[in-house]
Amino acid sequence: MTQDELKQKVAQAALHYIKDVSIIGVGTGSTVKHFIDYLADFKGQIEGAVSSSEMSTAHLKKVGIPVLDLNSVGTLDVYVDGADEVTPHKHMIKGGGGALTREKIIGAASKQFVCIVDETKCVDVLGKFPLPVEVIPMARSYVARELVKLGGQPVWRENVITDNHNVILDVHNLDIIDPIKLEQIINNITGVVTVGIFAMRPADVVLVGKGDEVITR
Ligand SMILES: O=C[C@H](O)[C@H](O)[C@H](O)COP(=O)(O)O
Repeated sequence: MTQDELKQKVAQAALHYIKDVSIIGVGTGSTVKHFIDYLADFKGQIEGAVSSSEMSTAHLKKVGIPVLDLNSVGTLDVYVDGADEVTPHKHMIKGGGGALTREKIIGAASKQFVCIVDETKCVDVLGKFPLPVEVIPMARSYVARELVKLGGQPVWRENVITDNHNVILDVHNLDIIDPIKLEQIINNITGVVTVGIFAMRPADVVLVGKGDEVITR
């Protein structure tokens, strides 16, 4: 199977977790894109979805799924999203597509976080994938200097503005031995909106597309 076929397969497996759920949290990315395509079959049967990005919102609307405001729906039963890296502890790096802030908000507001990945995303230690950090534009240089003090090499993702009108620094060369601690430390730098470590609120279920099967962790 190609990597994209694996993504499609895990996206389909995630449908198991939305049985009897009326409002679904929907992430962002090429894996979730397949999930949204499958969600189209539930049109009319579900109330709608809460979306983590303008990109997913556009896709959801295109397939006929109403997009709802998180402020009016309260706690979500389930949130389905991809990841750039995931560990056996279900800690993740996310934000390769720049949607990390809204993703973290929806993850925090959901009872169950279902992470869907192909096997290339599974790692023992986070940090090979450059860590995305969403930053208020005027704080970019200051935050970059603070990230260097932590041992990282931040690279400004030029020409990218997030859905929240901020910028992204991708931090290379970080060995993320204690993800919870580093998540807290980077979150505490003034000017940081969100760091792409998802460890304080890890996934609850990880579906991994491997070979021609889906493994549940
Ligand atoms: O900002 C993007 C998200 O965190 C994605 O969930 C992540 O980058 C994985 O995307 P993909 O499924 O395209 O690999």
